[in-house]
Amino acid sequence: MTDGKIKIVDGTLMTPDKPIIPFIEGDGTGPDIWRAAQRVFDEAVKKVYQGKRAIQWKEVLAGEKAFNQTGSWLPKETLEIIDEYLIAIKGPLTTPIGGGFRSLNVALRQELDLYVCLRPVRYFEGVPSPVKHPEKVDMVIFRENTEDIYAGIEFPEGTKEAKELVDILQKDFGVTSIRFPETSAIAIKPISIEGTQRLIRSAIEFALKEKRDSVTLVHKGNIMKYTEGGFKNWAYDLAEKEFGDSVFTWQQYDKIKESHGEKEANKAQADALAAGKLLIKDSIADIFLQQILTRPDEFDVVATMNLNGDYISDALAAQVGGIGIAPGANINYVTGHAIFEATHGTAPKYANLDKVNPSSVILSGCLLFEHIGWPEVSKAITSSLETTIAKKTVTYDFARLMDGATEVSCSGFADQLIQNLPI
Ligand SMILES: NC(=O)C1=CN([C@@H]2O[C@H](COP(=O)(O)OP(=O)(O)OC[C@H]3O[C@@H](n4cnc5c(N)ncnc54)[C@H](OP(=O)(O)O)[C@@H]3O)[C@@H](O)[C@H]2O)C=CC1
Ligand SMILES: O=C(O)CCC(=O)C(=O)O
Ligand SMILES: [Mg+2]
Repeated sequence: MTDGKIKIVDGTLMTPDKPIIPFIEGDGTGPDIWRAAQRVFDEAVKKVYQGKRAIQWKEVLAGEKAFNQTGSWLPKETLEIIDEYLIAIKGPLTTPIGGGFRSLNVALRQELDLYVCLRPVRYFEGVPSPVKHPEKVDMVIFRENTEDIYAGIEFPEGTKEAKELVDILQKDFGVTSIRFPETSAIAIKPISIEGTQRLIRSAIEFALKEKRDSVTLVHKGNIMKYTEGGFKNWAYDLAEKEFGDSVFTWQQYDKIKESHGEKEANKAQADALAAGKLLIKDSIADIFLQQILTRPDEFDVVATMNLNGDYISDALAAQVGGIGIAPGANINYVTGHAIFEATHGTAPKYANLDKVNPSSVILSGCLLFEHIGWPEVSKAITSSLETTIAKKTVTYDFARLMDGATEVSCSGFADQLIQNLPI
């Protein structure tokens, strides 16, 4: 392969030695963290492969920089290039609140049908955390990334669309529970069987491959019975139908309990787990948010819908030291397209101050390197991050909570990471 394009052949990514990888710098603190990250990536690749391999970075535009240069917030060319080169990495992009253009981050996920938002959450020794046992957190979030409230079907209060929808709901569907029909804005939440099942398939395949203990389906199906409740039911059905020999589900547990009693159900579950089967269980979202704090070691892979996944990502990131160290990836496992990005946003108050922690985008790069079959690079960077944190040389977010820390800038932290790369 000489054209620098990463390709997907029979479901396997083929990476040339000098792949072209598009990047979006991002808004706000995006340029600071991207500059720092790019240097760390290049030095790590050079050190690991001794010049045999290198990334050819290709800038593509989105957000403010794109608007200033082209008049478009998300130029068509950006989507076409990412489509062509399959794998990209991005900094955060600003989304206005309460009006203005829709989220560009969400648009990229939807346009390229990146249906999995993968967000691993693990603890790095020495990182300051608000909980007593952050080391017990080792979860991987599979957040559905293309539907739910994020589909953007929403109409402002007072518009013709909102009025007509309220009319249809009241007159045609007999809805009487819209408390203030004259002044309601209206949103619609689509959750589908296909959208649910392709997410769950990916989560279970990942859990089996990585020998994880369980997949927890997080939903609010007691209240949203047919959307979030549907998600839970379709997920269990898929697990049993496609992974029957390798999993035991709480849906099976309930059926055994109903027909043979609780003792038999407990025995069936214990036998299945002793045989190394993957447990598929579920949790209602509110109690889940309590239990990830009180008993985090009971959760492993977490599969959920778009909005829950958004909330859960930031909540779990806080437990292991915050959003400065929270990586992510948006992936379509079928087409091979993937965009790697931090969980956090643009942190605008710190823009151009060379201050924030670049670890989230750097660890997103580690996910990228693993994804393209260069795990050695990911290991080298992760090891350097561990060493650097152990030396207490950290950015402001960790330094303010750490005794005896040396605070460094965003670029200074990248210097430290480069210096601490293993030989
Ligand atoms: N995928 C994406 O591109 C995302 C984009 N956004 C967008 O970003 C904008 C700002 O969103 P906002 O809600 O303020 O959330 P942000 O994640 O941008 O920032 C919130 C706070 O998190 C902390 N933080 C964020 N990034 C870092 C970092 N790299 N290092 C250390 N601390 C960090 C800072 O905390 P402190 O003040 O304590 O120092 C910051 O003030 C919005 O337009 C939003 O839509 C939001 C999320 C994801
Ligand atoms: O698109 C945005 O501005 C916010 C997205 C977000 O919060 C996320 O993906 O976690
Ligand atoms: Mg978010």
